[in-house]
Amino acid sequence: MAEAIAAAAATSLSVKPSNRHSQLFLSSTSFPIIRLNSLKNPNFRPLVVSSTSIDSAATQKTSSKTSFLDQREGSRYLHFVKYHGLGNDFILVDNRDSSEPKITPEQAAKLCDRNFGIGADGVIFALPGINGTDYTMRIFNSDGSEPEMCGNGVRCFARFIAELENLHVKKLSFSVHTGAGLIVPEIQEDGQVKVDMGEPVLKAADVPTKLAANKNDAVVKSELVVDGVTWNVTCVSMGNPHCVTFGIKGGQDLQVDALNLAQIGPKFEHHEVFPARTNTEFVQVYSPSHLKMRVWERGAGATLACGTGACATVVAAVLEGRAGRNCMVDLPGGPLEIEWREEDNHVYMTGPAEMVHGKLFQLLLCFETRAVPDPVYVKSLLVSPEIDNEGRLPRKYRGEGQGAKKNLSPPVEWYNVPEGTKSPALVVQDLDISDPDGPNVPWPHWVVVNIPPHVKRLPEGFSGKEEEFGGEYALIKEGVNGWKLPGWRGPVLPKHGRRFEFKLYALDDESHLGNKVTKEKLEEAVQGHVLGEAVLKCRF
Ligand SMILES: N[C@@H](CCC[C@H](N)C(=O)O)C(=O)O
Repeated sequence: MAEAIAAAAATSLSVKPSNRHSQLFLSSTSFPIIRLNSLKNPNFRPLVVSSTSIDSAATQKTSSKTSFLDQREGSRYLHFVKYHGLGNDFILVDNRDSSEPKITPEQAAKLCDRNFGIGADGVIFALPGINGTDYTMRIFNSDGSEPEMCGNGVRCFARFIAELENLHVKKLSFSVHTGAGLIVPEIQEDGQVKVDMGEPVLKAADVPTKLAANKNDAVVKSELVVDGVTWNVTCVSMGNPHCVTFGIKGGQDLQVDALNLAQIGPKFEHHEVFPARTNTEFVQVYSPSHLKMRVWERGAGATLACGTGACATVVAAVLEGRAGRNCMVDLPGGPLEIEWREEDNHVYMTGPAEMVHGKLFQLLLCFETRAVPDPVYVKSLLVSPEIDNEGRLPRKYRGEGQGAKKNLSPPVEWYNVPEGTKSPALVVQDLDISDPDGPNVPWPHWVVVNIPPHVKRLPEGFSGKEEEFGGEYALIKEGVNGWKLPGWRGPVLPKHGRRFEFKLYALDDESHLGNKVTKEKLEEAVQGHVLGEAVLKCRF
């Protein structure tokens, strides 16, 4: 990622926002349910960013390459990565080839479960744009309900799109259609994302709240009785509903750390005056430009941050005369910068969005999930802490050149091998070897068999050292490579860019291949015994 950013073109892409909140295209109670195998055209279609919305040669050049996630034609699998904005975490789904979310709200809720699923505050789908926008974002909360908008989510969405489309430029903005209308995130040079969140909606009926308007059409510092206690609340919609409180009537300023959020939060969320339920922000004022907020989110409970909530907080603070239009809002997961700009009445939010735990962890989270018939099925995964999927094979594992080490086998690890696997086997080969005198047959660099089922990794430099590693490792057998020599042999570099593939076979039986194990013998013997496969690809 760092290299890609360093190599980024100094181009700034931007799209002009038009009016937002023009229409809601979702109702919070209707969930389209679609089964993945019912899609008419499941083939992956790389999105070509239209020149009317993003007209940059740099974009055209880079957007065709989609190596970020494995895009397999006709795939029944769901490709996703986890991101977070200040700890408000989301499963981001590449849904660019279909205008309906690839999983149901029920499946999303299962994936979000922190004990029985991946764990997240919501699932976000990157869909094709509509109404002339570049993309559409939809989101399911962790309870499966569908909100109109998500502030932290749209920052994550922007970073996700930049990775998917390989758009590594210094500044990048695009238009996103959401249930709250048009939203425009802009990735800044420092990686933070600034979002034009549009205009706040204050009219009581549109928030929506049944509380009576007391300031023009708005509900500002109104009394709301929750569980016998009278709170002062201001109601704001940022596309989704928010109830902001700075404390109880006649009480002292809130000390938000002292609140029992899990107890009080649901009582606001389900209060009868909020027909679409509500998000609730409990706010403490440090100064007119510095606020502290804790949030109870509709459909997700206590979260570490809420972008739309931070925006609503500043709007409410301004309306109640407690703060100015530029504020830092401290959330449990970190601060957000919020500006409610007088000139255009739009709210601007700036903050971070990160892939969860960096590169290696991201690979581990690139599970493929079968959408039918079971909601969550995690496919086997082969990774290396030293090799990025679709990245370059590091020099130390090559056969020659600066930095190359003498036949140092790379470390590999595997996860989620199917139940019943008796013996995984590994084959590593060059897929692009060209023999001028013969057909293009993959050239084996490493063949490893008889791996005991409890062994889940081969450490760096393992080749040739089975006895040294001892224990179960001593049972592993290495076959011969393309040079008819046992063990690993690193590739040499006749030219850049050749494809190198690590493939793990999960076998339902041990392979009995005699003394001299070859790739061909293995491939023949495993027929009918492969319970699953996992692939790690790179180039050298
Ligand atoms: N965390 C989000 C808001 C997500 C939606 C919310 N739970 C709702 O139902 O409205 C944010 O950062 O804005």
